[in-house]
Amino acid sequence: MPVLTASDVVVEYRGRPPLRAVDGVSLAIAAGEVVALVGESGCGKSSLARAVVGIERLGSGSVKFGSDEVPVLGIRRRPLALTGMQMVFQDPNSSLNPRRRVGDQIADGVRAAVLRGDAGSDPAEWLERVGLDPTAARRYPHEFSGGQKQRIAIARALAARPRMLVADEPISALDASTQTSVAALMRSLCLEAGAGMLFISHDLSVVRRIADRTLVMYCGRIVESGHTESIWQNPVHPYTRALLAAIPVPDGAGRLPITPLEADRLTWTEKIPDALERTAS
Ligand SMILES: Nc1ncnc2c1ncn2[C@@H]1O[C@H](COP(=O)(O)OP(=O)(O)OP(=O)(O)O)[C@@H](O)[C@H]1O
Repeated sequence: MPVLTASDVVVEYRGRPPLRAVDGVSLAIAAGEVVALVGESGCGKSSLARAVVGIERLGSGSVKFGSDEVPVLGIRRRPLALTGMQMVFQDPNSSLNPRRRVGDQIADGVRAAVLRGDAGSDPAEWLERVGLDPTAARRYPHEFSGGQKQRIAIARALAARPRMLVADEPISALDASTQTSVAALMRSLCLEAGAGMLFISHDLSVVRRIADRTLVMYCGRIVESGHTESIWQNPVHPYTRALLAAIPVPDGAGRLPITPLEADRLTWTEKIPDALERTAS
C-alpha cells in the first residue's frame, strides 16, 4: 500500500476570478521511494505539498496517509510528527522556533518518534549527521546561517523518523557545495527508515541524482510522470522537454531572459506585466 495517496486534489485560492493552483492532481508514493516534483515557479508545487500534509484546504479530492484520510488543517489539531508525516519548508525559519534551543527542537522530533514506537536517538547525533557540530544543540536558531538553519530543520524532521517526508525546496537555502550532499543524505535516511519522500526542487541535476520517480507539474497539473531516468532520456510532454532544455543565460546586466517556457506560461496566465516585472527584477 502506498504511504501517501492523493486523488484528484484541487486547491483554489479566493479572488476574482478564483485561482486554481492545483487542478486535479493524483499521485501515490510508496515506502522507501523518493518522488520529485518539478515545474516552473508558480505552477502549484507548494500548494500541492501543503495540501498533502493537510495544511492547505482541499477544494475537492482526497489525501490518504497509509489508509487514513489526512484531516484538513490537521497540523493545528495534532502535530505532523505524531502522525508520522514531516514537512521541510524552503525557509528554515518557518520550521524552527527562534526562542528554543536547537537541541530541544530536535528532541521534540525524537520524542514524537518514541511515541510512535521508535527506540529513540540522541539529538546531537542528528546534528552530526547533517554536518553540524553536536555543540550546536545548546545554541539558538539565530546563531546560525540560513544554510545551517536549514540543516537543523532537516535534522529535526528526520529525527521524528517520519514515514513520509514532504520537502519543499529543502536545499535552496544551502550553499551550492552542500546541496547535493544534503539531498543525498535526505534520500539515504528516508530509505534507511523505509519512509517515502516528496522532494520539490528547482535543481534538476539534484533531482536526477536522488529521485526514483519524477512528476512534472505545469499550470496546476501533472503533465508527465515516470522513472526519473526515462523522463530525462525521453521526455514526452513538450513542457518537460522545454524544462529540461531551459538553461537561461543572464544578459550583460545580470538579468535572465524570458525562456520559451516562461513565454508559454505568460500566454496561459495572461499576467504579462506581472511576469515581465518578475523576470526583470
Ligand atoms: N495563499 C495564497 N493565496 C493566493 N494565491 C496563492 C497562495 N499561495 C499561492 N498562491 C498562488 O498559487 C499559484 C501557485 O503557487 P505555489 O506557491 O503553489 O507555486 P510553486 O510552484 O510552489 O511556486 P514556487 O516554485 O515559486 O514556490 C501561484 O500563482 C501563487 O501566486
